[in-house]
Amino acid sequence: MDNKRSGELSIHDVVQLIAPGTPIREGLDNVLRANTGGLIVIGYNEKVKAIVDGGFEINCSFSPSFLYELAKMDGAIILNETGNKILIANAQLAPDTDIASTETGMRHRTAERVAKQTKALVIAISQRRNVITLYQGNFRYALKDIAVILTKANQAIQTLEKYKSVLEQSITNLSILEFEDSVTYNDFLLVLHRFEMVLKIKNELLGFLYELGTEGRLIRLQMNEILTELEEEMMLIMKDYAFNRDVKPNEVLQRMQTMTSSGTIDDIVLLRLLGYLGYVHLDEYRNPCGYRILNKIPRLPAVIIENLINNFGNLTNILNATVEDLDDVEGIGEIRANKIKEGFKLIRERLYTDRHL
Ligand SMILES: Nc1ncnc2c1ncn2[C@@H]1O[C@H](COP(=O)(O)OP(=O)(O)OP(=O)(O)O)[C@@H](O)[C@H]1O
Repeated sequence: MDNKRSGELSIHDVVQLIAPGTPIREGLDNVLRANTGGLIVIGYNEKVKAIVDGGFEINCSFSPSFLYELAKMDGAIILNETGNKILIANAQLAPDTDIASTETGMRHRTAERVAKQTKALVIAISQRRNVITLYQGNFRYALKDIAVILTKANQAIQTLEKYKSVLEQSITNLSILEFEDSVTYNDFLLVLHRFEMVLKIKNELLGFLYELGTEGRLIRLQMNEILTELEEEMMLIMKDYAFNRDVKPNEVLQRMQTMTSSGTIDDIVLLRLLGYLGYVHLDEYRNPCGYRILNKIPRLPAVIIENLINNFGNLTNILNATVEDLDDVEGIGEIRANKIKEGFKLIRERLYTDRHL
């Protein structure tokens, strides 16, 4: 059964619900600082109802200061499923004691058992150990200090920058090979594998950002600044080397990102994503369509790029075309044809300089 139908929150929902900047997190942090300890259940389903004993019905909107005040009392506080209402305070919870628990204190044992028995999200705030622990089903997670996550996220940003520069170097090499008409399948697969490393770090960063909530704003900005243009360039590479035009680069990117979270991607899988279903000899030459290089020519509209590729079939033919040949393409006059030729020359010069940097 999926999480939504069972009323169970997904791990991402949970982390977002209690991320810094949210009212619940503010309330939890207040209770932690006040050293009263707390036991909070989010979700009042039938299974929770069956194990609640006593307590006061509160039924008011959630506010961080109410949570803090109510936590001064013994027992558990019960919120509704979305966490925006406080339903009951001072409740005794009586979960099945046959359910195994690895915790020692009563608050934490109760939290673990209630979570396993009811599937609701249960939060224990320890009075003695200054830690907030989340339980849901068999999932247990001790919230990390924001400073620790921020340090890890900053390290990930530095790693992302390093991987980006390695990737850019291989994109430069690919461009040179494209101008020299000597790209093999291996060459563009190497670029995709380097991109895979970038996506791995991106995934790691996204995990940190979920936990950081509003505290992760700057990290998110940095990540987007590093990745936006790079991802666009990578999608153009995918478009250039896809088996046919049915392949959607943004979908390939999404699928690569999902796959990188569970391991590395084989050449064959990458080729499948790009639409190659039959056997491919990796040392064979493969001519790109030319979308990426043509996009580097200033003020060349997308429709003209399409016309060029439709007319000439691939980048090598476009590079070898004379001004007169280019002039014959719909939408291209003599001036634009000269600009395209000039554009290619400038790109090529810049590439050779970059290669020697
Ligand atoms: N079954 C329960 N239902 C509701 N509240 C409970 C239950 N068990 C424990 N508590 C609450 O937890 C409080 C502390 O219990 P205990 O010291 O045994 O827990 P603990 O897990 O060691 O937590 P801490 O680290 O905060 O001391 C109790 O005073 C009570 O308010």
